[in-house]
Amino acid sequence: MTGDHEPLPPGGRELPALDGGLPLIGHGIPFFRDPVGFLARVHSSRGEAVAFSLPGRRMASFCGPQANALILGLQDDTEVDRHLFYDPLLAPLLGPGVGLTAPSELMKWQHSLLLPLLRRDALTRHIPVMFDEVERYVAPWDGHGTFDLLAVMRDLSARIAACCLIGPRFGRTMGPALPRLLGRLEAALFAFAVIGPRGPLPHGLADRARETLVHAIKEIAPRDCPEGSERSHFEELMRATGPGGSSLDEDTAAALMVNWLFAAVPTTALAAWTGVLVLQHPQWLPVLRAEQEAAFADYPPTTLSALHKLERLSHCLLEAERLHPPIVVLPRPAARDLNIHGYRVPRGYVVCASPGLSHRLTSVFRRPEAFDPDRYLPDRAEHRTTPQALIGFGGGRHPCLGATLAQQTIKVIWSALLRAFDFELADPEVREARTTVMRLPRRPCTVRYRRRKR
Ligand code: HEM
Repeated sequence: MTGDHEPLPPGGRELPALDGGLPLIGHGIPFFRDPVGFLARVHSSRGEAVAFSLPGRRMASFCGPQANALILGLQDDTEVDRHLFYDPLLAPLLGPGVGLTAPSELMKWQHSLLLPLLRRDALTRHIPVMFDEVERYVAPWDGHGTFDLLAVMRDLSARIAACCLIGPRFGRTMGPALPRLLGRLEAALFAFAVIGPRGPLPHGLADRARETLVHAIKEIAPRDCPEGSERSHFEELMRATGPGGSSLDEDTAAALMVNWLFAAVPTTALAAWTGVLVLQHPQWLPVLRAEQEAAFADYPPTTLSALHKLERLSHCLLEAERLHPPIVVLPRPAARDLNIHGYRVPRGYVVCASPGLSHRLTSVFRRPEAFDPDRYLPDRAEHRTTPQALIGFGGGRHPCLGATLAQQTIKVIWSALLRAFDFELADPEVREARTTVMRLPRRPCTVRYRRRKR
């Protein structure tokens, strides 16, 4: 539901409230320990709508595609005041007034500055850059050995995002420092989410990581021209004119780029889960390799159409998105009293849709707990039977702008790796980590590899 809709009339039934919360922290402990498990339990006992508390906020959680469509279709400013939720979390992390903490008009303009890097022509230019980054990364690997899957996916997705969104020189100069700094921002975000933005420790961590990134971007990015371009992405930002003829100063342009890098961080999780699921179901390996042989006349491929032919790999990726969506809840703080799906939600409550829960509904997906990439084949297409069924990249008014870039990154990473190596999980039982905002595989997630003979 992306179009405008009539303002929802106030009124409706009272939200069923979950009891048993603790003073100040409410239901924070079970929620942060296992958000999807918690939501599954409360919805199965309370029904499609339930109110509960987290530190500093009241949540109104809804379950099911119809409620998702209503929530994701809510209007900015009149129905949703995103500042209530994001400002305390993201302003101390990424700086105030950029991305989700900017006023609506400014945010839209800032998003529009990202779009040239995500269009078809840019995605085509990114293909050789992405393959090159993976090839360089694995070049020093021995004939056989082990690695931690999460560490490798962090490195590769951070490098690729840096090269595509900022410039190749920046990606290569930063090397392992970039995933480390982004990891610190992620850790600070988790601390802000759990204890609120008060503690001096997460503040210090976030400030130092952000300032290092801003400094590095200002140093490197202005002269970092992608191949075939006359100007760097940074220079393009500095030339852009915003609402009321305003323009960006260097610090704000660099802070915006840090925002983009941070927005791309969930790529790590989805790349890692795609690998875990495929390696847990090794019968898929010959299928994916045969598809790749057929799709790539030349290696590495240089066209989007060659990557589009990797349909079975896309289906494995969709299963990773469905079973392990990196972002657990899509929050929409109520700007006024709202009526959602027949329930009255008071102003200030954070209305949320949950990808993790929605993706496991038996009313939408057959045997939802099973890894079954065939569910996306045209004759089944379970994700298309109802709108907003698969929402790992959001939907409605604010779908993820970088979804195609992220999917392309993951396809390239796994195409390059599966072509060059045989892999095996050291322990096929992989659980989810509990101390991160995103849903990541728990470490260590050791993979044994062996170079393939060609
Ligand atoms: C696997 C990787 C990714 C996942 C799972 C993901 C997921 C999401 C989700 C769920 C949202 C919507 C949040 C909401 O409705 O509250 C979102 C928004 C957004 N994402 Fe992504 N994302 C990914 C990668 C990227 C990348 C690579 C970029 C590029 C910089 C990006 C840029 C954005 C932006 C700018 C928004 C805000 C859109 C808006 O507010 O209108 N994302 N993402």
